Parts: sequence; C-alpha cells; structure tokens
Amino acid sequence: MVSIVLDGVSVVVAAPTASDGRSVKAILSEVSATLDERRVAVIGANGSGKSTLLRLLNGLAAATSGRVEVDGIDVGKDPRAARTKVGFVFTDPLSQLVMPTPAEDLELSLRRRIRDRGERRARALELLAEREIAHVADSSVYDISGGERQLVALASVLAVEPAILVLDEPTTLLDLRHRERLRQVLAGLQQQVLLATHDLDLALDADRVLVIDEGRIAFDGQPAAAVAFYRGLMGA
Ligand SMILES: Nc1ncnc2c1ncn2[C@@H]1O[C@H](COP(=O)(O)OP(=O)(O)OP(=O)(O)O)[C@@H](O)[C@H]1O
Repeated sequence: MVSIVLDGVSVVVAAPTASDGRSVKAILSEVSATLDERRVAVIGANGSGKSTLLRLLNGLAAATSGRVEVDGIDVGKDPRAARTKVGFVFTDPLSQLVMPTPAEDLELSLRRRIRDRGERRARALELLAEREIAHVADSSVYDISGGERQLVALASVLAVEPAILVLDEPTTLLDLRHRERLRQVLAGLQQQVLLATHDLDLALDADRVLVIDEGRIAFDGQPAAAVAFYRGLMGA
C-alpha cells in the first residue's frame, strides 16, 4: 500500500491578537505518523486540526516545519507532483464541481487521459453508471441532490485514478441512505483512503484511527480503542 509520511510536522499561522498583534498559533504541532494502511480515519473535536492535516497532503496547507511525503514524493518540495497522487473530496461537493453537469465534470477530469470526445463522454457515462448515478448525467449540478453531488464529486476525483483518496467529512451532508452508499463505495476502493470525520461509524470502518486533539496526535491505533479514547476526551 502507498504510504503517507508525516515527520515532525507543525503548521503555525499568524494569529493577531488585540494585545500584541503579532502572536502565532500552532494548528498542528510535531505530528509524526507513517500511514500505510488501506483505510485511515482522523477524528477529533471541531478546530482540532483534522482538515489542516488532510490539506497538507496535496499542498493546500503548508508545513511550517517537518516533512510530508505521499508515495515517496516530498509535498513541500513538489506539491504539483503530490497532487497527481492525491485525490481530494471536500465536504461540500459544490465547491469542487466546476462544470454545469455531472457528465461534463467527469469529461473534464478525463480530458488528459482520453483525447477523443466521443470516447471521453462514453467513459464519463460509464463511471457515473458505476456509482449508480447515470440518470443525473445531464442535469444541472445545482438540481441534483447533495448525496448525488457527493457521488459525482467522488467519481470525478477517482476518474484520474489517484493513488490516495482524501476525504474531508464526506458524510456530513448525506442522509442515511447516501451515507451507507458512500461507506460501501469506500470499502470497495483499491486506493488508500484517508478521511477526517465526525461520523464515528465511518471511523470504525477504518483499519487505523488517529485522534487529533489541539493539533497533536492524542491517540493512534485500533478504531474501537480510538473511538473509546475520543469519547473519553469529549466527556461523552
Ligand atoms: N490558514 C489559517 N489561518 C488561521 N487559522 C487557521 C487557518 N487554517 C485553520 N485555522 C484554524 O486552525 C484550527 C484548526 O482548523 P481545522 O479546519 O484544521 O480543524 P478541524 O479539526 O478540521 O475542524 P472541524 O471539525 O470544525 O472541521 C481552527 O481553529 C481554524 O480556525
């Protein structure tokens, strides 16, 4: 399995305050982990640093110190190469569906791989059919449901066959049926999957779970133990 290496990673940002106007805030502090399991979940309180950790993998966030590596590529040195390895699915799929219809969005993803327009369209429809959403191919992305949009975003990201799939709170906007669909899809993927979630059932599907607390890894291990630890941390 592809590996993700976080080696002493800190992310520090300027956090101006009324008193000194120049203080800084550590969003992540000295985070180290080598992740080579197929399914890794990251859980933690709001604002603990989960999204920032995920965004380090494709260079959307930059490490202030330490090293981030995906599939042997140093993200800090070559974020462009890292982005070819990492597919990113955001909580709100509308933030990443850039074309008017699902079919066109997939065709855009496929443009470098399939030059012929007819072939590209056929492949786009095939990929939508694989996700059981072929019926929305030519609808406006604004007219389809949030669950359908999430599946379109996933299909578009997977169309370029990334080695690693990163998802930031992918079930937040989904009803129970779409959430189950997404869980099944994730379980069947060949890619390494790293996701941040508040959905503890989704975390329990993982092979390994990191609990982030105030920018540090507070627990790293088996899902059931990690969820129990997190519940304790939350006083729940
Ligand atoms: N570029 C930035 N500049 C300043 N503060 C930031 C920046 N990025 C993130 N933060 C802050 O860092 C903290 C961690 O944010 P992050 O989005 O990583 O948390 P999270 O664990 O994903 O939270 P949630 O569960 O609410 O989505 C938050 O307090 C956030 O406001």
